Amino acid sequence: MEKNNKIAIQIDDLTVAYNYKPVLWDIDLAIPEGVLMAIVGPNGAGKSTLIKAVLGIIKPIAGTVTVFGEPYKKQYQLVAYVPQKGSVDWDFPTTALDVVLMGTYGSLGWIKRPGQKQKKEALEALEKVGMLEFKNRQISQLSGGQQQRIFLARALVQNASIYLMDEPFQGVDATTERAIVNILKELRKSGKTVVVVHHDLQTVPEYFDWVTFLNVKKIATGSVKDIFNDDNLTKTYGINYKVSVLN
Ligand SMILES: Nc1ncnc2c1ncn2[C@@H]1O[C@H](COP(=O)(O)OP(=O)(O)OP(=O)(O)O)[C@@H](O)[C@H]1O
Repeated sequence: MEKNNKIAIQIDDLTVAYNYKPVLWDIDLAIPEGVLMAIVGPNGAGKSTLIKAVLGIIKPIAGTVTVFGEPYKKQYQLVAYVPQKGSVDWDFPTTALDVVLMGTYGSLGWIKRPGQKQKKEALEALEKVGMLEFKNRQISQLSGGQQQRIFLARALVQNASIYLMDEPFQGVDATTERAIVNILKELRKSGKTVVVVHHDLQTVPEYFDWVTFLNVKKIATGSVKDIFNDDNLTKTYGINYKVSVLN
């Protein structure tokens, strides 16, 4: 639940287009600090694009994004990102441990290399996501779901304030899903803001306390309790949806 009135991410008048075709249209969105928020919407709704626009990976044609009141560029150390599974092509040899250690780079000074402290943190994060036994495995030789867990461990060692995750549950088994949910809830408990692109409408009320409905435009944003209803589902997905039949 919202713990204070601080806004972690503020998006104003954001419009993003690919090849002149708008995929996000005039989005205004304030994400309060401390929420565990799902972004839901149909395929192609612009969910990943919204996250990439916050991270500055995609340049909008209009609008602004601020992170705790400052441009992302000034605040990037506060933001950890877990990309969509399969979106990173590992064609160079790197172990799972190396990938997690990369998460500690932001906290190190110029040219400093990770030391014992960072290594300990990385091993702890690997243990948390159940991947310790794979620490010396080449990342390219892990399954998609295992790579996903490694990315999560890398985000954990970043010790960020805001976590942006693009479909972390995509294609993972039930045990991994449970492990990830527990980590998300732990992050929220420690006051972090967590934003997750999510497809499984059925689990929204159980996993999240905040939700944004998106379909090129922002349809609604707020607490799951208040706005996760038939009306917003129908507006977002364009067909007659009922919360009662999700289960
Ligand atoms: N690099 C790109 N070049 C051109 N069009 C793109 C590009 N990336 C995404 N798009 C288009 O932008 C729209 C939004 O894509 P985006 O990946 O943000 O949607 P999404 O809501 O995350 O979808 P999904 O649920 O299928 O992952 C889609 O119509 C997609 O085809």
